[in-house]
Amino acid sequence: MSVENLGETIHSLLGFKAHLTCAWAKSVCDIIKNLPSKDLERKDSELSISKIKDELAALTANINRLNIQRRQVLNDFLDLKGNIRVFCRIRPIRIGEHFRCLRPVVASESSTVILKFDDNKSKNYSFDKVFHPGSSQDEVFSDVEPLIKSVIDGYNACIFAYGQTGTGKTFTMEGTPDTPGVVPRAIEALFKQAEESNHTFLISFSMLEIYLGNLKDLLVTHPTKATDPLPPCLSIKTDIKGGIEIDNLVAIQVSDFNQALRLYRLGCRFRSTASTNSNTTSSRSHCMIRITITCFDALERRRETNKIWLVDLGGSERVLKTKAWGRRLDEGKAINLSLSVLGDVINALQRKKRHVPYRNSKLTQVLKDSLGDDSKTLMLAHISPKEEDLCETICSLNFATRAKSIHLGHSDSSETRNQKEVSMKNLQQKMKHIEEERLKVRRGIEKLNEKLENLTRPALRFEEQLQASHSSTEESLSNLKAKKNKTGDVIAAPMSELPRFMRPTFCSKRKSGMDPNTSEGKDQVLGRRRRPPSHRAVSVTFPVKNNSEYNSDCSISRSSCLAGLNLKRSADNETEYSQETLDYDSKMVAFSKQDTSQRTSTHQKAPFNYLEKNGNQKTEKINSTKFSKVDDWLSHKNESTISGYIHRSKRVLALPIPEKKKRGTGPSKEDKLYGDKVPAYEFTEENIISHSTAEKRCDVERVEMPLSAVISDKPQMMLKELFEQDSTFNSTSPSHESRDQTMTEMQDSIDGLSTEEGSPGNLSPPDICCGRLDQHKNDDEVYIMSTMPEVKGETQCSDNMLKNGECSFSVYDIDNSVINGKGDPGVSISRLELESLCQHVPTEKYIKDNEKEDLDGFSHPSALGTRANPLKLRSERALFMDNANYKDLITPNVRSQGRTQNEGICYDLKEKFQLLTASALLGLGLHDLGFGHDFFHGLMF
Ligand SMILES: Nc1ncnc2c1ncn2[C@@H]1O[C@H](COP(=O)(O)OP(=O)(O)OP(=O)(O)O)[C@@H](O)[C@H]1O
Repeated sequence: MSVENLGETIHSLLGFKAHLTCAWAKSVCDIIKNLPSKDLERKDSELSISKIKDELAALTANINRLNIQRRQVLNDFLDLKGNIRVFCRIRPIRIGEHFRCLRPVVASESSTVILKFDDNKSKNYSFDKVFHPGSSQDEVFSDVEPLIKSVIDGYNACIFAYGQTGTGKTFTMEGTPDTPGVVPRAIEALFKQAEESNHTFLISFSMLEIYLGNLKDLLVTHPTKATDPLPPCLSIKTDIKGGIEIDNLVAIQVSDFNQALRLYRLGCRFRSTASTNSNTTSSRSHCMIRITITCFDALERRRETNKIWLVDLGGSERVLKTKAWGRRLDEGKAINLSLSVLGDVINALQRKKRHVPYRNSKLTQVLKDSLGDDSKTLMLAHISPKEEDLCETICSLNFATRAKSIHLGHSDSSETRNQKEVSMKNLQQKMKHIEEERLKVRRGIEKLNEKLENLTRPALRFEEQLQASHSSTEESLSNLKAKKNKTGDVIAAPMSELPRFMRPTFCSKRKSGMDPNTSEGKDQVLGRRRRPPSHRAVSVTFPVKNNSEYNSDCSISRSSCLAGLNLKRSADNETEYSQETLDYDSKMVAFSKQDTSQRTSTHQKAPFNYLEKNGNQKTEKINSTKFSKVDDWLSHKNESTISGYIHRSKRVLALPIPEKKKRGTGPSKEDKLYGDKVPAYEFTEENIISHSTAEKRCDVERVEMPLSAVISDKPQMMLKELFEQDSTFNSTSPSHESRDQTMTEMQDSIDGLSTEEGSPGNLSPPDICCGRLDQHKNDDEVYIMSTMPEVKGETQCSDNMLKNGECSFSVYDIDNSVINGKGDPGVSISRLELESLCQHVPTEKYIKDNEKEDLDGFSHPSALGTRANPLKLRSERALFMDNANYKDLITPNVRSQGRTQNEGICYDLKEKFQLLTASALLGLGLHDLGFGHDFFHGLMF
């Protein structure tokens, strides 16, 4: 129907509607007649359209200019801050970790970690940001977000979580469904910012893990049976420009956040995790998520294609402390080794060395083009607040501090540093200004776009509406005519016969108290959440097995669950590839193909699908890039494997601290209260109790399994007994002959134990035997022996020998041939170190203090079930160095052995020896370990 026919229609309605008078109809007709002619109208609208288009072009140019400016300012800012930014997060104390036994050793301010060694002594470490144990995931991500902007600007980036096992790396990166971590938030922010940036992006998702030094694609199904085909091997390639590419790694194109999230969840299911003494759901690999971004039409971007790596590193662990053996030991060694190489790489970057040892591990090879150069790196160092983890904490803090000093120029004078701070503040101001301007321009563009849409579509819309109303009116009229009864009453037409816009909606029916599912409404209105019958939801419960069945590891491998393999097989192999299958329900939703296509079409309507929007060259270029479509991929996965949604939150054993700030709701109360400054977090009993109640509320059952109990602990027991026999050594002062005899006996016992039935054979847990063999007048001779079958060694030293630099140190390989002999410069225990060890002899003051603490019965390490605080020892000893005649102050008895087994030259040498043997065991050799030395020092305590 056209406008001209409106009068006629109104006349025809007159017979039915009394209130439509002739005069009214006439006036309407007059108005219509007086309307400007169509041509004029069109010309006018064309003019305004072109005007708006011009304005839009100007604004777009403006926003592009602002984008370039913002990128430059952000880049300058990050350059000043340092290309490697380091944040530190402190894990909250868990329920079950007794407050009294955990003296608060770590407290924090907004950018400082303070290690408290005792009431008077502490050490500060400063980072770009420190998150105290009460920090929420929101707070963490708000500081991570600027890096995502750099990714949109075309820079390669890498965010990695580093730290001791069980300190919350996975919690930070992955999070829980209620409190998502950095990975899901970063992906979401990436899509949001890409959408806002006015450019066309192509985003692809990949996920892999580095397990025992091998790359494993987490988006492909791995064989569970011998007959299953092997997935293609992943290999790392470097292109001519130095970019890293991984051959055969699946990259799936994602067009919105939800697709990426589903892939991420799928990948998480295949991660290798297992229960260890330190963490019941310990990641046994490095998990790496790669998001690649391609943008063909943004010249201001740094690169056409760039990427961001989101890495949840495996936890560094002290194999001696975790008492790992077999597969767990191998995993721990592989993780430690690659972390050590990462440290070396960071060290080399820091020192601006020509050669950066990227090639020494797969981890650093993969990250090569995202670490250093102009890439943006963010390290999230995680530490534990526990006193017993102090050494690992120091180790992690040292690692993080080294990383932080890259590009930061710690050698800068205070004047230069002040200048830098001023420049950073200026840049921040500038950035704020640019952001505000961008927002204004964006709003302007949105308004103009709306106007443009109204102008280009009005005629059409008007016509369409009239057409619709005309046909519906005609239809209604004819229906009404037909249904008019003899008395002239109008019978209500059935719903289905009314024009669509006149029919009640599902909501209006509900509001008016009608049953939305009755009569016609039933087939018209489908419940929004109702799934087509082709969907099926399966809920599977995997059995929880009794500890005893799982021996040391109590983890169920995916293969053992899914393929129904013998669950009683050796726990050694049971790295769990799907932790969610351990003892929780997994809800699985399988979508039919029909639904998949439906969902694909919905995604195509999503604003982020640029493939549809651009029908030009760009589309061809993008289409020619080969990526698997996410839905195809997931539907394939659903057919071939059991995929689904995972509730990792159920594995939260620590206390989730309630989010203080809801996302997107502006600054929290806490923010307002404290502004930029975060108050120092104290481990008060209240804090811990509130955590405990939070955990109870979460209804999370704490699963505590004494894993080590299942390891055949006989060898260790016996060694311990042997060890405790030092009292024999101490009291009886055996002669040289008897020493040899004892040695042989010890060796025999160890050899015998390692081949006993049920023991782990050759891979007995490493331990060091140490004893004072001879006591001369003023001189103790110390004997140390490793029980590691791969590396055996011995050392003899005495105060006099140390003084003269005569200490002998020998390490044997498995065939008893000497690897390093006396005076070999390759051995890490140098004369200098031995001398310093000599100075570490405890003072009388220290002994007295300890005795006093012993009497108090509380603060003595043995009373706490922990070993002596080494830093306290050290500092006391350092104090002592100032006193000249220390030999007069100490009794011969404490010199070698110390009061407890954790003191004295013997103990210090034992530590050194452990370092050496462990590094030899890890294949690092006995040569100068450089950064690795420090690294292992922390691990081996
Ligand atoms: N900030 C935190 N708030 C609440 N719970 C936490 C926090 N950090 C860690 N946890 C909890 O501590 C436990 C261990 O954390 P997680 O598994 O993330 O450690 P990890 O460093 O990844 O260990 P690994 O290196 O062995 O994999 C988990 O149960 C986790 O939920």
